[in-house]
Amino acid sequence: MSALANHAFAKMNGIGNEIVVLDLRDVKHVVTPDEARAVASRVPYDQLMVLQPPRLDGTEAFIRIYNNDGSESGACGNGMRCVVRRLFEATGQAAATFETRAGLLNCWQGPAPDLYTVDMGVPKFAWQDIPLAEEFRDTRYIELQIGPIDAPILHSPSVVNMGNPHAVFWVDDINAYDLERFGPLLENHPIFPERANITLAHIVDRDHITMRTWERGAGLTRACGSAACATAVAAARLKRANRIVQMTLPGGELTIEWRERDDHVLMTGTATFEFEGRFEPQLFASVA
Ligand SMILES: N[C@@H](CCC[C@H](N)C(=O)O)C(=O)O
Repeated sequence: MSALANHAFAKMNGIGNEIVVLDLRDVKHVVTPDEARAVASRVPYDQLMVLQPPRLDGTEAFIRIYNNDGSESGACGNGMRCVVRRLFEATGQAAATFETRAGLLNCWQGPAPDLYTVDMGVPKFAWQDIPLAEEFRDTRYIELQIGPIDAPILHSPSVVNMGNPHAVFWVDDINAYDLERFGPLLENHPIFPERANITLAHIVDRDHITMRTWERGAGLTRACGSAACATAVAAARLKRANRIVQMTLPGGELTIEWRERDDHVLMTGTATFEFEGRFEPQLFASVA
């Protein structure tokens, strides 16, 4: 029987990014892609955040992040705020460090009681780190377009690795494009050997950006925290926005700071608890 049978979970969201939090610190079990997909069929989610026993002193847990197609990601900003809220409410802590595949993440409560900040680390810009399939010396804009060659529909995205790969297309109206149609084409474009999260972003002014994201492995979402970080950083690199910027996503607001002193990206926003449940054993009857 699967170790997940009868196990408790929490359904949460990070400004509309659908998150399931599963605390497996008491169980030695690594969730398989089949199990992750089975969970998604029971509790639809964008990301499943699994807490595993800590591997390093001073950390609360090693976090594995699954997309709803069963693939794993190195980062999920909105999911981290959900994990943090759950931990802080259970323990009374106001700060914690977690390990993810992308490295250590420091998180804390504030600046208001309902806000949580995640230090998402330092963004990477080298083409090999995104990763891209071919060399681009300047990743502030890369040569990539869809649509007719002489009248492209979307073109010249900025690319950033924020613990996961992101491409940001700059547009005047984020709602004027069929992201459900173009998202999968761009996510799976051969230029992205590990696929990519695809964002449409509009710079309103130097302090404010609106955006919409098609998530790698999860599809259209109401919010993607790492995409908000990637977009804010890409806009600042282009000298089109300040290093502290307000991001408006379909599901809500995030504040992103690309900290001057060490280039770490700080993401601040809310996290919402929805309900708790337990997985029925039969959910995993036919999974590996
Ligand atoms: N929603 C997340 C990012 C999700 C991961 C992504 N789909 C990937 O595979 O990289 C966020 O809030 O950062």
